[in-house]
Amino acid sequence: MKHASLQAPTSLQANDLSWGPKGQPDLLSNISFHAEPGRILGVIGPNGAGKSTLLRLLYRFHRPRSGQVSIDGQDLWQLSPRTAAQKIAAVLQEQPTDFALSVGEIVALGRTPHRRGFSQIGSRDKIIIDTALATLNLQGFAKRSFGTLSGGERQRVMVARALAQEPHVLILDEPTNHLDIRHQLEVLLLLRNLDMTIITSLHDLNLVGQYTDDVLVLADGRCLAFGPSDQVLTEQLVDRAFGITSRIERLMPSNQSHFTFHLEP
Ligand SMILES: Nc1ncnc2c1ncn2[C@@H]1O[C@H](COP(=O)(O)OP(=O)(O)OP(=O)(O)O)[C@@H](O)[C@H]1O
Repeated sequence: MKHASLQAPTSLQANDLSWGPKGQPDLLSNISFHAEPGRILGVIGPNGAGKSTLLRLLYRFHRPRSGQVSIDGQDLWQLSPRTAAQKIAAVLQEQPTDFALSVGEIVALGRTPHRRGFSQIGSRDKIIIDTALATLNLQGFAKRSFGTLSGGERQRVMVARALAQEPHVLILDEPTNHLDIRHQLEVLLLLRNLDMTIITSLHDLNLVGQYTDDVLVLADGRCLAFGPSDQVLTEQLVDRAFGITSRIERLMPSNQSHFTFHLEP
């Protein structure tokens, strides 16, 4: 069952995006794709392919050098920063450095775009924060200072903060980093059950096959493929993107397809 969301699922469209640091050549060129309401889009590709850079364009950290990101047909850069923050939340690889804040205070930061000026946290905010903590099994951590948590616990706090933001679109950069296999599966299952548009970079191609609906494959700052994961994730495509030899095997009794990977001698 999907977790209920007050937000209408939203589509995100990227049209012919290019970006590079000021005065330098493009690091990303001519990237186009769409993320559909309620679906999970996986962004994959080798180290340095441009995954994090692309995500930075989607949560309005970088402004495209050319092309456009639009949300339900509206250019992301035509929205006020506050409106954009009400629509899009991001869970990043870099975590806050304010280690003295408590877990509850960090999750409460997710409410910032919805609050007026310096208004206090209201009763609805409190319910949303508590629900986000409970969803990530963090109730017992609310008073702990962030700096005392393990890497995996911190990662879950950052997902809880993003959920407290009640975004329409959730962007995650390697959300399973630092997580043991149980917590990886829990976070991916949670994403699967959220009624939001989700765009996430992931390295584990078997998890990509299992948990995403669509996939965008990047290599060297360009789009190699985009489409439904079960059609795009072929041996040929994976071999080309990562410079390896892969094999798809069918697991029994689950009948799931599973990649194995090899380096040619
Ligand atoms: N602001 C910047 N200035 C210069 N180079 C940059 C900048 N941002 C990213 N790069 C370079 O762009 C390339 C793509 O980086 P990016 O972090 O997007 O890759 P990635 O696919 O997320 O890699 P990984 O899987 O290793 O996390 C890298 O070579 C990186 O060094």
